[in-house]
Amino acid sequence: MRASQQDFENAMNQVKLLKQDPGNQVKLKLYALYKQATDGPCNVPKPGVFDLVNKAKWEAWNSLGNLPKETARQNYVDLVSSLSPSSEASSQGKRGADEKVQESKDIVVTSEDGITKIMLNRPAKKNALTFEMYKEIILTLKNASTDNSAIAVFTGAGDYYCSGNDLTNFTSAAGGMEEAANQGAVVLREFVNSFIDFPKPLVAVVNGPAVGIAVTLLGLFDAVYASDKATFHTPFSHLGQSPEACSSYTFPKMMGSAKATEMLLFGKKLTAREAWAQGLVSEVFPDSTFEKEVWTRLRAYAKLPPNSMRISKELIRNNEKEKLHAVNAEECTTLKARWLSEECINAIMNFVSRKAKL
Ligand SMILES: CCCC/C=C/CC(=O)SCCNC(=O)CCNC(=O)[C@H](O)C(C)(C)COP(=O)(O)OP(=O)(O)OC[C@H]1O[C@@H](n2cnc3c(N)ncnc32)[C@H](O)[C@@H]1OP(=O)(O)O
Repeated sequence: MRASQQDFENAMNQVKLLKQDPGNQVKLKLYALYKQATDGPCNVPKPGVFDLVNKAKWEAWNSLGNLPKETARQNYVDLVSSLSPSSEASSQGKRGADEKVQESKDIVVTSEDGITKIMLNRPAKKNALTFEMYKEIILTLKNASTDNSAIAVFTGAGDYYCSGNDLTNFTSAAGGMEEAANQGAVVLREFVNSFIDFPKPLVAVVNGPAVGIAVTLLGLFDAVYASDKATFHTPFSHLGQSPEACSSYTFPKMMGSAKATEMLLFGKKLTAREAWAQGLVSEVFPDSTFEKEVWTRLRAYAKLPPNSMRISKELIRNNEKEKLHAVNAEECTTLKARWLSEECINAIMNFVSRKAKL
């Protein structure tokens, strides 16, 4: 839900009442978001090199680039609420550098060495994504876009990276399939938007097999590192479904339509090396050294100048953003109808009753 003007004004008043100084970095962030929310993108000349305070403020504001006013307003409200005493006591906790943050039992978020690490933590269910997990990830990405970290990294606990959408999302909804399909389309659209709009480098550390939306989303990541044990599988037709997470656009663009068709229509499962050959994976590592090599590298990347990385990502992503949002909207509308189709309902019932396994 977007923050209203009233929420924004309440947040401004809350800042004045803060008992603890939030520190210079947070104050700069608040200033930048306030300016962006009220005046839009930075439009004043850069102060001189000796005007240190105003130069720091200008740089913070300027680093927000073309962030829309409404998003800046929302981020301001979120940031203030993360500083208020009530939310300090909440499960989300306060964000900052080198802090550990326990998000929930199924999504573990830590912030360390300039990296926000988002670990899917439902290993007994192969990290399948519940409705609650989608919502938590949306919030986590929103927070990570304004915290002190330089990059954000997704990975999975246990032997799987993620087995995709939890198929029981559709069978356990109180209002039945129709209600689940409506809810699913809204959540999915917002979920994918939060990846399209994420402003910092986003990296996937694919520790094991990935299925469905866990694979398609990779087309929206900036780098994908995979263990040689990982596989990549999108069994949409087997499930009577259709592609999501902008993969109907990113996959043909990345690997050509013939290879994209094998994955998205025929459900061909790729090994990590095949996925690398198709451009879906940046690099494959032997499983025995995967974690050590990848995290060493990521810690080094997280030390690079963060503003430079954001600006470079913005240049790359801005060419595509409008298109990606349009594709996402269309895919969600299509999927909503698919979820109510006989083909899909039969496939999900088969999975749930274990008559067939993919
Ligand atoms: C609202 C937004 C919607 C966005 C839409 C996205 C589309 C997709 O993501 S489509 C892809 C959906 N995923 C699947 O079709 C995978 C289904 N799972 C399997 O095929 C298999 O479980 C597996 C190949 C992933 C693993 O097989 P394995 O034999 O090694 O282990 P299992 O005994 O099957 O699994 C252990 C445990 O985990 C449960 N589980 C695994 N994946 C899912 C899932 N996607 N949804 C729900 N539950 C899942 C599985 O049922 C087992 O549970 P029990 O131990 O309780 O039986």
